[in-house]
Amino acid sequence: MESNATPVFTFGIIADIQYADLKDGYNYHRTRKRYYRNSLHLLRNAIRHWNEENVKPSFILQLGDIIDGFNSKHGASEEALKTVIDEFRSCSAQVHHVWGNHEFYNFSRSDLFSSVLNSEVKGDEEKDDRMDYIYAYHFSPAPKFRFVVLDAYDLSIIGQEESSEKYSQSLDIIKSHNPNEELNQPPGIYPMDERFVKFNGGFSQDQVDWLDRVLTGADEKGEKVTVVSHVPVHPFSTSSICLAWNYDDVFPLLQSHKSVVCFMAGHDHDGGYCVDSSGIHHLTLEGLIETPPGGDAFGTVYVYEDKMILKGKGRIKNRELLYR
Ligand SMILES: Nc1ncnc2c1ncn2[C@@H]1O[C@H](COP(=O)(O)OP(=O)(O)O)[C@@H](O)[C@H]1O
Repeated sequence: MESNATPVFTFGIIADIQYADLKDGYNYHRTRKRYYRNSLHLLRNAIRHWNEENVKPSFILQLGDIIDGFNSKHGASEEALKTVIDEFRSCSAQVHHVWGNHEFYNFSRSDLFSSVLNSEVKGDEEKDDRMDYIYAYHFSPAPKFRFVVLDAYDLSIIGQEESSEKYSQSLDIIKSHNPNEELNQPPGIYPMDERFVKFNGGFSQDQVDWLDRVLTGADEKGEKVTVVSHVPVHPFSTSSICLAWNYDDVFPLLQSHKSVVCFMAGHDHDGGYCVDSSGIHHLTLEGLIETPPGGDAFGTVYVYEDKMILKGKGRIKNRELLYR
């Protein structure tokens, strides 16, 4: 798998930092420990590593859940975000921030749009009113390569104002699959319905149509595209409880565009990986927050004309991602 050739460019990946100035805790089922303070130290290690690389990463993908929802309960959201962003400021590469469920536990959608977590790159495409208030954008770090950042809480009951049409639409979707009073408790009948919980979300038709148009443009230009979202969209790349509500609107669309080579997500702290039937790699990155002190959970991706090579640290495995 080693390649001595110079990559076209490289980039860093890291997921679910979930920093909080709190003592260690657990996930809901108390099966995994969460190291809220230590995640900042692990982030620092990752940034030091990226800054010392011979080939400096062109950018970092922060795959969402940058701070934990508990910050909100302690009135510490702004402070915690500042702490993590200050850490990122020592990184020589630009950071692209993806929005996850914990972003919405701490901030409203409009707060996020006017915050440092809005890393949207304005392209030269025509303005599309249907994409207002959807945090989705694309960028090209080098000729023939494109990255598309998706908003997985565009349809959700945590990422939309209660007074909005999308909130009502999202409530209808979740309630039609989940009969529980507590909507974070998954429905128990069909395993594939477990995804209809409040901490997941999905993609509106407007966003799916926009993605289709962006990928059509990429197909025409002969680009290689990596699509990024907090929430995974392939059932074999995650446990079903962490899948996007309408994953089945997205992954067939990705398969229908020859430009798409990879989909990257966070959310499922155990991570996951599969190559789908069309040859697209679906990588779900292990979460930093559940990585014990002394461990690591980040990676650097070396991008070549015919493949990407992921060099993982700690819990992140090395992988060769050949283009289809
Ligand atoms: N089975 C469940 N029943 C009820 N609430 C749950 C269940 N699983 C998770 N939750 C709640 O959903 C929210 C998100 O869950 P969590 O596992 O903390 O998500 P994340 O992995 O994104 O941190 C938390 O408030 C948690 O208490």
